[in-house]
Amino acid sequence: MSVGIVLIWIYRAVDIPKTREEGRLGWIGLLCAELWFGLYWVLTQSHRWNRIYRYTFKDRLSQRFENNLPGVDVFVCTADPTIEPPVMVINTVLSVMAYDYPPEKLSVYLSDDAGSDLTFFALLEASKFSKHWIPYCKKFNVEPRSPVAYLISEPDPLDANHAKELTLIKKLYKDMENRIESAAKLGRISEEVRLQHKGFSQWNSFSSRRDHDTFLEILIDGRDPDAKDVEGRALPTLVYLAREKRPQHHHNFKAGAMNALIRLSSNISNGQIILNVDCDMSSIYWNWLLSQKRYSVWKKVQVRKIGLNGKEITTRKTEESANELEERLKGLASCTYEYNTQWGKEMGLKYGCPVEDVITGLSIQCKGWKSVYFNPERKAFLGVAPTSLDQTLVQHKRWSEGDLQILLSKYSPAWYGLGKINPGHLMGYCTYCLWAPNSLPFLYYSIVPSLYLLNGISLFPQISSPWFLPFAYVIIAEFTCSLVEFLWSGGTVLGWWNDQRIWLYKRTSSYLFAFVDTILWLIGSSDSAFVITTKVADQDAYQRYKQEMMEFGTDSPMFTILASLAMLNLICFIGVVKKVVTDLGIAVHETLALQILLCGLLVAINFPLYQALFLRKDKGKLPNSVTAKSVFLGLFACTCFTFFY
Ligand SMILES: O=c1ccn([C@@H]2O[C@H](COP(=O)(O)OP(=O)(O)O[C@H]3O[C@H](CO)[C@@H](O)[C@H](O)[C@H]3O)[C@@H](O)[C@H]2O)c(=O)[nH]1
Ligand SMILES: [Mn+2]
Repeated sequence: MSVGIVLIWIYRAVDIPKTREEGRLGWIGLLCAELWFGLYWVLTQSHRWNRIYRYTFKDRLSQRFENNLPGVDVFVCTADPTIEPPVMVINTVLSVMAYDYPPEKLSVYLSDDAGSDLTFFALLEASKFSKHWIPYCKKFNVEPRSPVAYLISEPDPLDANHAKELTLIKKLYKDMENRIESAAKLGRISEEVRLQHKGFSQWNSFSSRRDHDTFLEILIDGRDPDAKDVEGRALPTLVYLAREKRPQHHHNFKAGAMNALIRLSSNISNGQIILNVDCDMSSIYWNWLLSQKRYSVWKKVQVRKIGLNGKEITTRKTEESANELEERLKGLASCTYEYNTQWGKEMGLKYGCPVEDVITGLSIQCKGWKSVYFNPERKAFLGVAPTSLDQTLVQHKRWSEGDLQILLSKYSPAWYGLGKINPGHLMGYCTYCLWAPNSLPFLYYSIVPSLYLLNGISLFPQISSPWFLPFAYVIIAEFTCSLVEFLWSGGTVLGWWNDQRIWLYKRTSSYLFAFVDTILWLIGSSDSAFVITTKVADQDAYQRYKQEMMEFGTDSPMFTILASLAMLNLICFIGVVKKVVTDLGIAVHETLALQILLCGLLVAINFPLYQALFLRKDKGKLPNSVTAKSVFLGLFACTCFTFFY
């Protein structure tokens, strides 16, 4: 492969058209793009080096540690009850509460960045339901432990007794779900419900989700001798927190929420290990501390260790009640607590970057912590991935933007990481950090060669030339390699082909916007935000998703770009096909073969876009405004190019 790449470079460098010769500019651009692709390819090779597979030996671990298990604090984050429905959130909470782990060593914290009484109500309901759910899980060794995932799987009862309990659990779950959903429909918590729990009175001072006091409620206090499940066994501690928010104070998104939780939990349960899950990551299988999404577990352990100075942990006195404790701790989650401290810088999770997990992870790896990749056959966690293109593109914009910011920041793998983490690791980081700039050569490659087709100018070697070979080799090798890897990890050919689509769409829209926004951020005229991904889709859209139809539906700038590029390639392709068929015949496809292939491939990849632009009638199609804009822009670009070149 590397030989092929170098040969392409040589061909490009040696054969540059002379000044005033046709296609000189286009050629030089391609040289730059191919240099970039080649170097980027070298970086990506780091993902394939030194592969290590890890296995756990649960029996040995439990023999060694059974009586000496560390305390575990699980942090669940949520931020918006409309796009992260409370029922989903409490399913995540219940799934971690039901871990097969000594309850007195397990505590679950829910951070609610929306400060929503609806989410609080749902958690209150969950705390009651857990008294049935946890013993049920343990008795019948239930898996998955998220109630909704378990009930949807329509489990077969083992015997008559199980059947009875299953019916009861189902009923209790449905009733709880109904109560939460009717409250959500009503849009507020009824007076009757408010009177059920003193915690609701905290909302009397609530003005908006960006302006409220700290709401803190220990719903289940592990120390309380009365906190027992229906079989009389202890329950894990369960805490609700909505940190204080004021419009004039930046809340630092999820990183801010996590840091408040780190401080609070240190004073409540102070578990040695912190596990962080998003509100949509139902835990389906708990493999004794070693199951993790990304590197959550070890990452947060480290945070606790380097995060707190002794002053911030005070031990709870035996006689201190949950109420007194709550009042004492509220200050730790106030807006001003972190002023003039190292929180968000050298303490806890880092602020100012939309991928707080990556920047924090990298910086502590540089301090000598080792990460472990563990990917068991049975997944430890499953999260909700976006089901519409729009949402996918937004999520990837946040990630690629955050990663590029890291590359340009003080914590850049390129200089901060140099010599601190091993070179393969560093290169791996760089592949992600370069996602956003990667968009430029891709855009170039998907625009310029196609436009040159219109004028019949060749930018690639002819089929009969020996230089054709390295191109053919690199193209075939790259595609085969990615297909084989895709199939090997359990995918299908169609899946791979669709993956290539999304791969291109992300590069030409998300990454481009991320790149532009990062430049704006650099010159100080934009602030990067954390746009939360929607975890619900409407019924129609979900049906289309199931039928494997791509979901557009809105008029977004990213769609306009994608549609215009698709139009441009379609026009160029039609133009050149006309040429091949009519006047020039054989000569054209001899000299322009690779270019036609590239353009044809782009047209094939863009097929769902043409359908969405012209053929579809459902709500998931591209709106007419996008159709108009893209047809205009496509035609405009092609006409300008043919006339002025
Ligand atoms: O102001 C905020 C914004 C988000 N969140 C929570 O952060 C989590 C992740 O948000 P989501 O919109 O689901 O983003 P994803 O892209 O799916 O999340 C991935 O990427 C994020 C960084 O961009 C990481 O924080 C996540 O752990 C990782 O799963 C969710 O539980 C949110 O509720 C907050 O608590 N406060
Ligand atoms: Mn998510």
